[in-house]
Amino acid sequence: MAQPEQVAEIAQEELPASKGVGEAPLANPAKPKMVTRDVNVHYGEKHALRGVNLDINANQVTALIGPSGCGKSTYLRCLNRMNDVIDGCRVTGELHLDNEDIYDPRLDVVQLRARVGMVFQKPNPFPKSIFDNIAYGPRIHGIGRNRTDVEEIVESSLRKAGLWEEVKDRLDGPGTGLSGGQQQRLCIARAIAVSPEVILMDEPCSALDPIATARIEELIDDLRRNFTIVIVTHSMQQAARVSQRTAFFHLGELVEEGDTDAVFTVPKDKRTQGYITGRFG
Ligand SMILES: Nc1ncnc2c1ncn2[C@@H]1O[C@H](COP(=O)(O)OP(=O)(O)OP(=O)(O)O)[C@@H](O)[C@H]1O
Repeated sequence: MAQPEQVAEIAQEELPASKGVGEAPLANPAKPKMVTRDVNVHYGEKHALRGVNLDINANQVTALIGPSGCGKSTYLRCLNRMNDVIDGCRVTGELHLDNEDIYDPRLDVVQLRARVGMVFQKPNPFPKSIFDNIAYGPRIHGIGRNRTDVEEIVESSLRKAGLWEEVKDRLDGPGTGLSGGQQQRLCIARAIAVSPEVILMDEPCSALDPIATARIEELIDDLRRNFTIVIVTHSMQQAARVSQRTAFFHLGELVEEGDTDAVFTVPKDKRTQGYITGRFG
């Protein structure tokens, strides 16, 4: 939870102007990549998410914010059916990825999770070499016909994750031998290696120091050229820095969503205002 003085900083800090103006123009930034309607989640008797309607725009970063236990991670996990693996968890509603119903029983969940990848709070490299951490996904998905193809995927994924220069001479070394920030970039490279369309990030910087956090935030901004990103964060500064859209959850409801600068400067709902000004959380 951000402290009130940090919130004051946000209010004073000029929010980033429209991002993504670089050499490569973005694809239509407001096109929804995922559309979710009337999403309800129960864990047994517990009604954890209530009637959530939210669009996730293509090539944008959407930040999910709100006090602990409000349902951010639960919503995030709906987007690639990670809740399926939780006993007693029931998801209802409509969740579409490019007009395709991701809860269609005929859908291949393994393929869905390749299209909608995930990066967790704590970096979790496999106990394998750096090379094999990245090559694992392409191999099990049958991407890359031979060793050269796989080597190319490994290099390009590490480059996109901003890690290539740091590890190119130690690809056979263990992934777990990297620093925390490097491990998280390795996990991002691992997610990228199977060419996902959407990347879900659940508090990806919470285990990192400020320098490693800044690198991941820069990386997130770069990645949105090629991917659609949804990030859960407890840091309102981080939401303000990295996202174009922000969704505020409270007690299982989506209270408000909109352009990040609007949500932080002129929130429509008193609960959002209370949260971003540090009155509760
Ligand atoms: N596996 C589970 N079984 C039972 N209840 C759960 C489970 N996971 C989450 N919940 C409950 O669902 C609600 C939403 O939890 P969730 O983890 O989605 O919130 P959150 O906003 O991500 O919280 P935090 O910011 O603390 O991570 C909470 O009341 C939580 O206790």
